Amino acid sequence: MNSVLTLKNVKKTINRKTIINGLSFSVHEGEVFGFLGPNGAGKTTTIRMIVGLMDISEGDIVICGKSIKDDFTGAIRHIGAIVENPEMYKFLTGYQNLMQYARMHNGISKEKIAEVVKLVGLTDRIHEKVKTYSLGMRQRLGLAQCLLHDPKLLILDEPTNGLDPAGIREIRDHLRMLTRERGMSVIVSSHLLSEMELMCDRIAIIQNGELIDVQTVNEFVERESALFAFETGDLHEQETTWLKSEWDATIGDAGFTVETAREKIPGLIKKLTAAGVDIYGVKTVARTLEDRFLEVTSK
Ligand SMILES: Nc1ncnc2c1ncn2[C@@H]1O[C@H](COP(=O)(O)OP(=O)(O)OP(=O)(O)O)[C@@H](O)[C@H]1O
Repeated sequence: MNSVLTLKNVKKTINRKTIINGLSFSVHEGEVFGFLGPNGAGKTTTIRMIVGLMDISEGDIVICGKSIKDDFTGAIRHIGAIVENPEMYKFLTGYQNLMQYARMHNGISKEKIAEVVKLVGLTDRIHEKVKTYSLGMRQRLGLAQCLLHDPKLLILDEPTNGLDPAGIREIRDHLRMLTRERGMSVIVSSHLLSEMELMCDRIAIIQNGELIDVQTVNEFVERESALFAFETGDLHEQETTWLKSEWDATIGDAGFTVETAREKIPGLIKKLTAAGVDIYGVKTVARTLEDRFLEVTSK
């Protein structure tokens, strides 16, 4: 699989404090790559280094085969990024904003502008002033702007920030389309885990400036064992103690939950029944990315 971006043992030290400590990972062609981590983990710092807004202290970042150390311009030209809120002139129309940007960057034709406007679905409103746009439309205009120079890699920090559910879905569909139909790669950072679960192919979790996991979303959520919720009648102290010590169960008001392999469930049911416990139901509890994220980062 072709990599569009590779971080090689990247370190960042500010005032002798290590902010990023030996980060290495690759982003493949045509994938949406999610960047997750608790507050202060180092996501923004990493993104700022990738887009060239901040120097790296050690290591290297390679974009489409070009090292940002050896060929900064050659590497950076493959990137389109919205890192902070996209800067737009509110009293100009969407189109005038794009023209303004095109004038500052050589080689962007009117045809190209029309193409990206269509791509982000703004054709009907592009000649209206940006101040009349909804937040979702402004985000899409920002997206159009960073698509003007045909980047291979899009980097979006909190792209759905402040959007309503319809706006979030709109951005998500656009990103998916760009990766599937155009082979573009996208890095997104967000705190909205349910959103990341729907949007991303792979996810990296960072904490304290270090990479703690990179996996596909499916790998993250699926594991060999699953969580089972038992609905039972009253549990006596003897069973409660046994469930906690032998099964690491969590006891609740209406029963208990246990994380184990599916094959072990019939044996557990037999033992509980033999001990006189009434079982009204057993169901598997779906694990979300949020469950996994909290599990991984709280270790
Ligand atoms: N210019 C700076 N000088 C000193 N410390 C900094 C600087 N920039 C970032 N940091 C520190 O680096 C750490 C990582 O910050 P960063 O903003 O990259 O985290 P983040 O994962 O993006 O967090 P959040 O989710 O809250 O946006 C934090 O502890 C932050 O205080």
